[in-house]
Amino acid sequence: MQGSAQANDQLILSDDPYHPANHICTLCRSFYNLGWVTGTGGGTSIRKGPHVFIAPSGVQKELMRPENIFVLDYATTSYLRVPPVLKPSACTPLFMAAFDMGAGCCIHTHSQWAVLVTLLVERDAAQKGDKLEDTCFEIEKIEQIKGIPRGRRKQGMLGFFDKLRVPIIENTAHEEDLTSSLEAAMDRYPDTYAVLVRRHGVYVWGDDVQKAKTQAESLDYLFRLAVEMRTLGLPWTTS
Ligand SMILES: CSC[C@@H](O)[C@@H](O)C(=O)COP(=O)(O)O
Ligand SMILES: [Zn+2]
Repeated sequence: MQGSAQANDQLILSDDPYHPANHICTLCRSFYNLGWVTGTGGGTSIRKGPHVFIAPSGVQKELMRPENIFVLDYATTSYLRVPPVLKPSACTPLFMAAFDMGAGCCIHTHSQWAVLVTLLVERDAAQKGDKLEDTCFEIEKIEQIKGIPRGRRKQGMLGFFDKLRVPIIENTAHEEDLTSSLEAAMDRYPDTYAVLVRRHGVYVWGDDVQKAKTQAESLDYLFRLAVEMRTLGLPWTTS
Protein backbone atom coordinates (compact mmCIF):
# COMPACT_ATOMS: atom_id res chain seq x y z
CA MET A 1 0.00 0.00 0.00
CA GLN A 2 1.19 3.49 -0.75
CA GLY A 3 1.90 5.96 2.06
CA SER A 4 0.39 8.78 -0.01
CA ALA A 5 -2.89 6.88 -0.06
CA GLN A 6 -3.45 7.69 3.64
CA ALA A 7 -5.45 10.85 2.93
CA ASN A 8 -7.54 11.12 -0.23
CA ASP A 9 -10.71 11.71 1.81
CA GLN A 10 -12.37 13.32 -1.20
CA LEU A 11 -12.80 9.77 -2.55
CA ILE A 12 -15.11 8.78 0.30
CA LEU A 13 -16.73 11.97 1.63
CA SER A 14 -20.04 12.85 -0.03
CA ASP A 15 -23.53 14.04 0.92
CA ASP A 16 -24.97 11.61 -1.62
CA PRO A 17 -26.44 8.62 0.25
CA TYR A 18 -25.75 6.52 -2.88
CA HIS A 19 -22.05 7.38 -2.97
CA PRO A 20 -20.43 3.91 -2.60
CA ALA A 21 -18.68 4.79 0.69
CA ASN A 22 -22.04 5.81 2.22
CA HIS A 23 -24.01 3.08 0.48
CA ILE A 24 -21.73 0.24 1.72
CA CYS A 25 -22.27 1.41 5.32
CA THR A 26 -26.06 1.63 4.90
CA LEU A 27 -26.26 -1.76 3.19
CA CYS A 28 -24.14 -3.45 5.87
CA ARG A 29 -26.41 -2.04 8.58
CA SER A 30 -29.46 -3.56 6.93
CA PHE A 31 -27.62 -6.82 6.15
CA TYR A 32 -26.67 -7.07 9.84
CA ASN A 33 -30.37 -6.99 10.71
CA LEU A 34 -30.94 -9.87 8.29
CA GLY A 35 -28.23 -11.91 10.05
CA TRP A 36 -26.00 -11.75 6.97
CA VAL A 37 -22.98 -9.90 8.40
CA THR A 38 -22.99 -10.52 12.15
CA GLY A 39 -19.84 -11.06 14.20
CA THR A 40 -17.71 -9.20 11.59
CA GLY A 41 -18.34 -11.91 8.94
CA GLY A 42 -19.50 -11.12 5.41
CA GLY A 43 -19.39 -7.74 3.69
CA THR A 44 -20.07 -5.74 0.55
CA SER A 45 -17.97 -4.06 -2.09
CA ILE A 46 -18.95 -1.64 -4.86
CA ARG A 47 -17.16 -0.80 -8.09
CA LYS A 48 -17.97 2.61 -9.53
CA GLY A 49 -16.15 3.71 -12.66
CA PRO A 50 -12.40 3.32 -12.07
CA HIS A 51 -12.76 2.87 -8.29
CA VAL A 52 -13.46 -0.12 -6.04
CA PHE A 53 -14.73 0.59 -2.51
CA ILE A 54 -13.75 -2.00 0.12
CA ALA A 55 -14.59 -2.38 3.80
CA PRO A 56 -11.92 -3.00 6.44
CA SER A 57 -11.20 -6.50 7.74
CA GLY A 58 -12.39 -7.80 11.09
CA VAL A 59 -14.60 -4.86 11.99
CA GLN A 60 -18.26 -4.87 12.95
CA LYS A 61 -19.64 -4.30 9.50
CA GLU A 62 -22.86 -2.66 10.74
CA LEU A 63 -20.88 0.05 12.60
CA MET A 64 -18.58 1.09 9.74
CA ARG A 65 -18.34 4.71 8.69
CA PRO A 66 -17.36 6.10 5.26
CA GLU A 67 -13.97 7.18 6.69
CA ASN A 68 -13.17 3.49 7.26
CA ILE A 69 -13.52 2.59 3.56
CA PHE A 70 -10.55 1.67 1.34
CA VAL A 71 -10.49 2.79 -2.30
CA LEU A 72 -8.70 0.76 -4.96
CA ASP A 73 -7.90 1.70 -8.52
CA TYR A 74 -9.57 -1.16 -10.43
CA ALA A 75 -7.19 -1.10 -13.41
CA THR A 76 -3.93 -1.19 -11.44
CA THR A 77 -5.26 -2.72 -8.15
CA SER A 78 -3.25 -0.13 -6.25
CA TYR A 79 -4.76 1.50 -3.18
CA LEU A 80 -5.78 5.13 -3.63
CA ARG A 81 -7.05 5.47 -0.08
CA VAL A 82 -5.97 3.55 3.01
CA PRO A 83 -7.64 4.34 6.34
CA PRO A 84 -5.11 4.46 9.18
CA VAL A 85 -4.59 1.25 11.21
CA LEU A 86 -7.11 -0.88 9.31
CA LYS A 87 -6.47 -3.75 6.84
CA PRO A 88 -8.67 -4.28 3.76
CA SER A 89 -11.28 -7.05 3.86
CA ALA A 90 -9.93 -10.58 3.36
CA CYS A 91 -12.75 -10.90 0.78
CA THR A 92 -11.05 -8.34 -1.52
CA PRO A 93 -9.69 -10.86 -4.10
CA LEU A 94 -13.11 -12.54 -4.27
CA PHE A 95 -14.87 -9.21 -4.79
CA MET A 96 -12.32 -8.41 -7.51
CA ALA A 97 -13.11 -11.73 -9.23
CA ALA A 98 -16.77 -10.64 -9.39
CA PHE A 99 -15.78 -7.23 -10.77
CA ASP A 100 -13.69 -9.03 -13.42
CA MET A 101 -16.98 -10.70 -14.45
CA GLY A 102 -18.48 -7.24 -15.02
CA ALA A 103 -20.18 -6.85 -11.63
CA GLY A 104 -20.80 -3.42 -10.10
CA CYS A 105 -21.42 -4.78 -6.59
CA CYS A 106 -20.63 -7.99 -4.72
CA ILE A 107 -22.30 -9.06 -1.48
CA HIS A 108 -20.84 -11.76 0.79
CA THR A 109 -23.17 -13.12 3.48
CA HIS A 110 -22.76 -15.62 6.29
CA SER A 111 -26.53 -16.25 6.22
CA GLN A 112 -27.39 -19.40 8.14
CA TRP A 113 -29.81 -20.38 5.34
CA ALA A 114 -26.96 -20.38 2.83
CA VAL A 115 -24.81 -22.45 5.20
CA LEU A 116 -27.64 -24.93 5.86
CA VAL A 117 -28.29 -25.42 2.14
CA THR A 118 -24.61 -26.32 1.63
CA LEU A 119 -24.85 -28.84 4.49
CA LEU A 120 -27.98 -30.44 3.03
CA VAL A 121 -26.33 -30.77 -0.41
CA GLU A 122 -23.24 -32.23 1.32
CA ARG A 123 -25.38 -34.85 3.07
CA ASP A 124 -27.25 -35.67 -0.16
CA ALA A 125 -23.93 -36.22 -1.96
CA ALA A 126 -22.64 -38.45 0.86
CA GLN A 127 -25.85 -40.53 0.82
CA LYS A 128 -25.61 -40.99 -2.96
CA GLY A 129 -21.88 -41.75 -2.76
CA ASP A 130 -21.17 -38.69 -4.97
CA LYS A 131 -18.00 -36.62 -4.69
CA LEU A 132 -18.34 -33.15 -3.18
CA GLU A 133 -16.55 -31.53 -6.15
CA ASP A 134 -18.89 -29.73 -8.49
CA THR A 135 -21.97 -30.00 -6.29
CA CYS A 136 -24.60 -27.33 -6.67
CA PHE A 137 -27.87 -26.26 -5.10
CA GLU A 138 -30.85 -26.70 -7.45
CA ILE A 139 -34.44 -25.56 -7.10
CA GLU A 140 -37.33 -25.02 -9.51
CA LYS A 141 -40.98 -23.96 -9.70
CA ILE A 142 -40.80 -21.27 -7.03
CA GLU A 143 -41.92 -17.74 -8.00
CA GLN A 144 -38.88 -16.00 -6.42
CA ILE A 145 -36.58 -17.71 -8.97
CA LYS A 146 -37.74 -14.89 -11.26
CA GLY A 147 -35.57 -12.52 -9.16
CA ILE A 148 -32.43 -14.11 -10.68
CA PRO A 149 -31.10 -13.22 -14.17
CA ARG A 150 -30.83 -15.96 -16.84
CA GLY A 151 -27.11 -15.40 -17.12
CA ARG A 152 -24.30 -13.01 -17.79
CA ARG A 153 -24.46 -13.50 -21.55
CA LYS A 154 -28.26 -13.80 -21.68
CA GLN A 155 -31.16 -11.38 -21.58
CA GLY A 156 -33.89 -11.33 -18.93
CA MET A 157 -34.64 -13.22 -15.76
CA LEU A 158 -35.15 -16.93 -15.06
CA GLY A 159 -38.76 -18.07 -15.42
CA PHE A 160 -40.98 -20.01 -13.06
CA PHE A 161 -40.30 -23.26 -14.96
CA ASP A 162 -36.52 -22.77 -15.12
CA LYS A 163 -34.16 -24.58 -12.76
CA LEU A 164 -31.91 -22.33 -10.66
CA ARG A 165 -28.42 -23.72 -10.08
CA VAL A 166 -25.93 -22.22 -7.63
CA PRO A 167 -22.48 -23.88 -7.53
CA ILE A 168 -20.91 -24.79 -4.18
CA ILE A 169 -17.18 -24.59 -3.47
CA GLU A 170 -15.35 -26.00 -0.44
CA ASN A 171 -14.31 -23.65 2.35
CA THR A 172 -10.64 -22.90 3.08
CA ALA A 173 -8.84 -21.84 6.25
CA HIS A 174 -8.38 -18.31 4.92
CA GLU A 175 -10.96 -16.34 2.93
CA GLU A 176 -8.50 -15.21 0.25
CA ASP A 177 -7.63 -18.86 -0.54
CA LEU A 178 -11.17 -19.28 -1.88
CA THR A 179 -10.34 -17.12 -4.90
CA SER A 180 -9.16 -19.80 -7.34
CA SER A 181 -12.09 -22.13 -6.65
CA LEU A 182 -14.55 -19.21 -6.90
CA GLU A 183 -13.06 -18.34 -10.30
CA ALA A 184 -13.21 -22.00 -11.38
CA ALA A 185 -16.91 -22.14 -10.38
CA MET A 186 -17.54 -18.96 -12.39
CA ASP A 187 -15.96 -20.71 -15.41
CA ARG A 188 -17.91 -23.94 -14.90
CA TYR A 189 -21.21 -22.05 -14.42
CA PRO A 190 -20.83 -19.06 -16.77
CA ASP A 191 -24.41 -17.96 -16.16
CA THR A 192 -24.23 -17.88 -12.39
CA TYR A 193 -24.40 -14.68 -10.35
CA ALA A 194 -23.66 -16.46 -7.07
CA VAL A 195 -21.36 -19.07 -5.55
CA LEU A 196 -22.10 -20.81 -2.25
CA VAL A 197 -19.17 -21.62 0.04
CA ARG A 198 -19.69 -24.82 2.01
CA ARG A 199 -20.15 -24.31 5.77
CA HIS A 200 -19.43 -20.58 5.27
CA GLY A 201 -21.94 -18.53 3.24
CA VAL A 202 -22.46 -17.13 -0.24
CA TYR A 203 -21.01 -14.59 -2.67
CA VAL A 204 -23.65 -12.86 -4.83
CA TRP A 205 -22.93 -10.18 -7.39
CA GLY A 206 -24.88 -8.05 -9.83
CA ASP A 207 -24.37 -5.51 -12.58
CA ASP A 208 -25.10 -2.73 -10.08
CA VAL A 209 -25.96 -2.37 -6.39
CA GLN A 210 -29.71 -2.65 -6.88
CA LYS A 211 -29.37 -5.87 -8.90
CA ALA A 212 -26.85 -7.41 -6.50
CA LYS A 213 -29.18 -6.65 -3.57
CA THR A 214 -32.25 -8.04 -5.36
CA GLN A 215 -30.36 -11.21 -6.23
CA ALA A 216 -28.94 -11.63 -2.72
CA GLU A 217 -32.42 -11.20 -1.23
CA SER A 218 -34.04 -13.57 -3.75
CA LEU A 219 -31.39 -16.23 -3.14
CA ASP A 220 -31.62 -15.94 0.63
CA TYR A 221 -35.42 -16.31 0.35
CA LEU A 222 -34.89 -19.46 -1.75
CA PHE A 223 -32.22 -20.89 0.60
CA ARG A 224 -34.51 -20.40 3.59
CA LEU A 225 -37.49 -21.83 1.76
CA ALA A 226 -35.39 -24.83 0.66
CA VAL A 227 -34.35 -25.59 4.25
CA GLU A 228 -37.94 -25.38 5.43
CA MET A 229 -39.17 -27.48 2.47
CA ARG A 230 -36.65 -30.15 3.45
CA THR A 231 -37.91 -30.24 7.03
CA LEU A 232 -41.42 -30.77 5.63
CA GLY A 233 -40.18 -33.54 3.31
CA LEU A 234 -40.87 -31.49 0.16
CA PRO A 235 -38.50 -31.88 -2.82
CA TRP A 236 -36.58 -28.92 -4.32
CA THR A 237 -36.84 -30.25 -7.88
CA THR A 238 -39.06 -32.70 -9.73
CA SER A 239 -36.33 -34.22 -11.90
C1 LIG B 1 -16.21 -14.16 11.52
S1 LIG B 1 -14.70 -13.95 10.73
C2 LIG B 1 -15.15 -14.09 9.06
C3 LIG B 1 -14.03 -13.83 8.09
O1 LIG B 1 -13.03 -14.79 8.24
C4 LIG B 1 -14.52 -13.88 6.68
O2 LIG B 1 -15.18 -15.10 6.42
C5 LIG B 1 -15.42 -12.76 6.28
O3 LIG B 1 -16.43 -12.97 5.65
C6 LIG B 1 -15.10 -11.36 6.60
O4 LIG B 1 -13.76 -11.05 6.39
P1 LIG B 1 -13.25 -9.57 6.65
O5 LIG B 1 -11.78 -9.61 6.39
O6 LIG B 1 -13.61 -9.19 8.07
O7 LIG B 1 -14.01 -8.68 5.68
ZN1 LIG C 1 -16.81 -14.93 4.91
